[in-house]
Amino acid sequence: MTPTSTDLARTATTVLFVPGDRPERFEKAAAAGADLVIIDLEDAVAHDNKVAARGNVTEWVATGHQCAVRINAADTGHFAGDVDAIAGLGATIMLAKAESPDVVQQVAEISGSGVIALIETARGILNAAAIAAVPGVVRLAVGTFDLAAQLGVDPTDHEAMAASRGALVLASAAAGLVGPLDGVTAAVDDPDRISADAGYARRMGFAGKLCIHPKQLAPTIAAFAPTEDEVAWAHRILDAVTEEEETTGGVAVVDGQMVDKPVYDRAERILQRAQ
Ligand SMILES: CC(C)(COP(=O)(O)OP(=O)(O)OC[C@H]1O[C@@H](n2cnc3c(N)ncnc32)[C@H](O)[C@@H]1OP(=O)(O)O)[C@@H](O)C(=O)NCCC(=O)NCCSC(=O)C[C@H](O)C(=O)O
Ligand SMILES: [Mg+2]
Repeated sequence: MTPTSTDLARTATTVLFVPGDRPERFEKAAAAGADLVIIDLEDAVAHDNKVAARGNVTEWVATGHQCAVRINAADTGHFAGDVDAIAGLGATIMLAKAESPDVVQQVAEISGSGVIALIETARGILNAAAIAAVPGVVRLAVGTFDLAAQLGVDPTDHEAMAASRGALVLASAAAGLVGPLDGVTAAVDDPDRISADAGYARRMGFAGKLCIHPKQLAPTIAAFAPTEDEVAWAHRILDAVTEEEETTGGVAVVDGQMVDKPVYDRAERILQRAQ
């Protein structure tokens, strides 16, 4: 069965944005190899093009394409029109500047295809656990540019953004969601920068990244894939723990290190990701 945009949003590692007023780029975005494409109606679309962009999305989804759509924030004049145009189309909604669990719940109820909560304000970070727990929220994502602007820090400064990133990782895990999506890297032509950013996000507990250019996909995929050493370690753990030990619990020693249930679970997750 073809996965829906909701299925893709739950598990995507690579998510590629394309502006809603560039319909000639939608096909390129769909063919670029991202797990999920998000058509943007928010900051990448000029004010005068907002209504036309909604029409482009409607047409694209009506021709059977799976995608998500980023809609404008709840406190903007575009929000109600975006919700009316997109809800019920079968596209997952990404809500920009998600910060109120009540608003997220309203959007989730109307959407019918799940919501990605894009958290990019201080209030959103503080409410992240409640937002992640809203039924219909399928994923959290961080908008590092808006958040850094509000906090008065550099969005590329990992240290300055660490507490906010950590809050989203914890909120996602507590709600049983897959790890959140990290924010965009502005450099379109710098694979080393993308690798470094995506590798950092992965180590922080993120399970994917928002991308803005097809060139960013390959280094992102590589950075999120488990390394050969990790895969080999995971196989050694699974091989060493017998079926009986797996069901009855208990402890083994591999490579001189204690292995118990959480270690086994981590090894299993690494092998799942490797697939
Ligand atoms: C960033 C861009 C404006 C760069 O565009 P451009 O200079 O035209 O790129 P290239 O000349 O390198 O394009 C080469 C070819 O690749 C295609 N292309 C480029 N980008 C895309 C794309 N996103 N999807 C599909 N195809 C794409 C071009 O068509 C060229 O093809 P060809 O002609 O056949 O050679 C541009 O990449 C872009 O607009 N990116 C998306 C920007 C966007 O949507 N931003 C919103 C998200 S940002 C965000 O979330 C921040 C967050 O809110 C926060 O606060 O942190
Ligand atoms: Mg933003």
